[in-house]
Amino acid sequence: MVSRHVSGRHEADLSSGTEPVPIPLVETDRQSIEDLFRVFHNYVTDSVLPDGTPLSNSVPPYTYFNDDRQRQQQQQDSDDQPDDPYICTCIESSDSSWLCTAQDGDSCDCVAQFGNFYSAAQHETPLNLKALPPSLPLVECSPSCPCAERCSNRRTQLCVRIPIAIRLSPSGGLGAFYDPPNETSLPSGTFLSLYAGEYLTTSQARTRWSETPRDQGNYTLSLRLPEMTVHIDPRHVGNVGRFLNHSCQPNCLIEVVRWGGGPGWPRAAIFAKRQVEPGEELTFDYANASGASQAIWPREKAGESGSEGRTRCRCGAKQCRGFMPFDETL
Ligand SMILES: C[S@@+](CC[C@H](N)C(=O)[O-])C[C@H]1O[C@@H](n2cnc3c(N)ncnc32)[C@H](O)[C@@H]1O
Repeated sequence: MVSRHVSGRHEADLSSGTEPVPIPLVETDRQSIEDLFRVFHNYVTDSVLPDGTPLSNSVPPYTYFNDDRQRQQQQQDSDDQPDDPYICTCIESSDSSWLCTAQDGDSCDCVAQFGNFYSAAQHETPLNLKALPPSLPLVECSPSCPCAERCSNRRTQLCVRIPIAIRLSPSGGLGAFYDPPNETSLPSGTFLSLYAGEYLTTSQARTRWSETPRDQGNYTLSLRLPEMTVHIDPRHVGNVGRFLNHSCQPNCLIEVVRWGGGPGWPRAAIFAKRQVEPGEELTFDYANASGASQAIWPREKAGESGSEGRTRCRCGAKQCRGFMPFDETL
């Protein structure tokens, strides 16, 4: 990890240079930092399988699928290693440069098929939260399309580009804060980061959870889609997403996103739910993480001093529900 001094505070880039912008861990108390590095070993910009295989190098094995017919179909597909059938042909030559027509809308194959939910062509421009598809997931253009970073419909594939610092949170432990160098607000709908970690099957997640010491908290975010269930565990391997705390009145939300219409993995992407001011802590509602559905439901286990074995919520929101969300299915 790279350390540096910035305006009197000691910082280290948690991403070790792998993100386009550094993720400073602003020195907090020694105990929090020791607690963090006791369990957190690897920063990744995108999720991996438990054996370390990057998601982008694999298709979901049948073990992640919900019922037997889907499992059999997936086993067949995985054996055949199908190509992504949605390679876009929108790219056009324009004098000396290549132009991805996702920026114009209809002439892009991916946009015609799945839509473009980003409100303009520049990468900084936000997700149009009012125009989301009625059912998950949101589908972006495929990473295999040749238009690469020029494509305006591939926002969540571009890693972290927003200044985020990790420091002590009023709700306890560490938290992620919007930390720009000036007074610029973050527009509603801005993409912040993926929620990246190890992608576990339900039985792997159950085993992990039963072996997790009580004092380590819960980091597992569950994506429950009609065809498959994935549990994202960023406790040991993950990205900046693992530092976002729960709030009953959050300023961010999670959308399930697919990269291309092929047989790929769903990703969990964190967007600003409203305008965020400099210095605000970034939070999402663990119980209803997505604005579009109840597909995501991270779990929290019996914890300190809660009634009925529930963990007390310390989000401090006016409409705080009192306890952390709890999912009994794992
Ligand atoms: C995804 S982690 C968030 C980062 C964590 N605070 C840390 O220091 O690594 C989730 C854990 O943070 C704690 N947490 C998050 N939001 C909380 C809240 N509103 N009240 C109490 N604890 C919270 C819980 O222990 C939970 O298991």
